[in-house]
Amino acid sequence: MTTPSVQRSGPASSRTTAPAGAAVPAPSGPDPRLTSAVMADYRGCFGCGEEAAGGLRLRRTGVDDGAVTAEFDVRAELQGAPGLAHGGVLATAMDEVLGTAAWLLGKRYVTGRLETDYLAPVPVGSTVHLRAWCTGVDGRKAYLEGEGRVGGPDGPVAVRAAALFVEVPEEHFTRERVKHGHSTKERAN
Ligand SMILES: CCCCCCCC(=O)SCCNC(=O)CCNC(=O)[C@H](O)C(C)(C)COP(=O)(O)OP(=O)(O)OC[C@H]1O[C@@H](n2cnc3c(N)ncnc32)[C@H](O)[C@@H]1OP(=O)(O)O
Repeated sequence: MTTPSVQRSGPASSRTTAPAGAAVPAPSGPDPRLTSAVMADYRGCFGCGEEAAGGLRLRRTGVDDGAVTAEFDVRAELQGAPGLAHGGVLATAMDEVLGTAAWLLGKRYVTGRLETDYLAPVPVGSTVHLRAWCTGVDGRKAYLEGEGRVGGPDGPVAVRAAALFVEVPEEHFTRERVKHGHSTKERAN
């Protein structure tokens, strides 16, 4: 295990701050999505799916200095206030890149809590450069922080986030479908 050197201060509250002494694994574990039949229809993900009409189409670009990197383009349909990216879109992008960083720890996680700070407006037409890193794992709980920059990977920080992700078994993604009568087949029609 290595400690990512990227440790910038974020909006973390006590609920998204790892307890002292928590292990800080690097994002190098196997990607469980690649081995899971349940994830076969993941292309429909609103955050990163190629098949999600109107989605963010976030592109994962790698791992750099302990942080997962990604980017997405603020297309016109992602506008909120006139000329600017919708705040919910930016929160979604942070959720996606933080979630990716969590999953690359080698386990399946869902977002339990997401906190976001908006520091600068993000114009429609810009590309948002995202980074996310783990600040600690405590049992089933993984703590993540991240940021989104505009004007290039080293541009000003426009959005910051901190989150708590909770590890879940694979059944987490099937039992809710069963409970609510939802199936992949129905969704395809
Ligand atoms: C590559 C993939 C990228 C994916 C990116 C996108 C990620 C997502 O958007 S996931 C979808 C959104 N999230 C969800 O749908 C999750 C819905 N919530 C749930 O399913 C459940 O509430 C769940 C799994 C988070 C926790 O439930 P459960 O498994 O019963 O665990 P539970 O015992 O309540 O909590 C576990 C621990 O987490 C803590 N915890 C859970 N939620 C929170 C919260 N909101 N705030 C603080 N702590 C929390 C609990 O206090 C507990 O701590 P401790 O072990 O110290 O007592």
